[in-house]
Amino acid sequence: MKVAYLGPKGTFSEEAAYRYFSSQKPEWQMCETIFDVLEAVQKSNVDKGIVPIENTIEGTINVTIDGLLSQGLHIEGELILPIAMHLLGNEGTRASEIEEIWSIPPALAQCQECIHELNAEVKHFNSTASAAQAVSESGRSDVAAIASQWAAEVFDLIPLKSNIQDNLVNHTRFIVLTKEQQEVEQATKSMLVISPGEERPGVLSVILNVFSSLAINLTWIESRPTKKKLGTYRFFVEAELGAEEVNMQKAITILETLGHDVKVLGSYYTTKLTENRPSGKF
Ligand SMILES: O=C(O)C(=O)C[C@]1(C(=O)O)C=C[C@@H](O)C=C1
Repeated sequence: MKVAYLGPKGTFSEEAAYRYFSSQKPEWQMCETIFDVLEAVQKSNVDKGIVPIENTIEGTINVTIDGLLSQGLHIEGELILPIAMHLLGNEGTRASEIEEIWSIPPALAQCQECIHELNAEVKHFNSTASAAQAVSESGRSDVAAIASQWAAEVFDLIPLKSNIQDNLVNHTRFIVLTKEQQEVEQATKSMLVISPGEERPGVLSVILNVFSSLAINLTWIESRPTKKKLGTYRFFVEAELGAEEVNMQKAITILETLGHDVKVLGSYYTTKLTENRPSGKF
């Protein structure tokens, strides 16, 4: 089995991938961007991919949910990973002299207070680890990266400040993607994307009522523009019930009868990790 994740070595995605697939010993493929991971699955260059979808502080990773649809992918699993961010610099760097902080946008967004305090500019990279690599290769002492403890070790950087995320209790939810829909036994969750049949007042409340009337608990809801006409949206809904369960099947039938388009993106269960293993001993 071949699995793609966001590289280079030292990303949080790498920790998520190693720990989710730890017992299966897959062949790994590192990709440069999150979208490249989705595309590798879509093109069947790999069997599975693992990508971040939501963070406690920053919320939804839009490139993931938009790409899920545009690439026609399915979800077969979920992993929740605790995230600790560190400010990493070359030896001799002093935090007070940092002019620029480099990282992937969701990581920068998780550390707004620290960035503000240091009054630094930000520069966007494709991952926390690619930013750490660039800082290391630059040899500069006026730049720093926001990345993991593992990235500090990989790229020989010094932690200048630790645990700099705005909220100490910080998690990122990763999803495991496949090209074809997989049957997951004992699934406890499912994700649907609902495209309303027509634009009319209260359409979202009608959709949500279908779930509440069947006592289905929703764990996540996100609206994304259809990208076709301003003000038109589709809704991603994650429910605490497998897609094959009777009540979920009833909800889907009712929604379709009401004229909405419903697509099941996956049915899966959650693996929640409680601690980081910062030294790459995943
Ligand atoms: O850049 C990384 O290390 C990633 O794995 C990506 C990513 C993300 O985009 O959310 C994953 C987890 C953290 O929330 C920060 C960065």
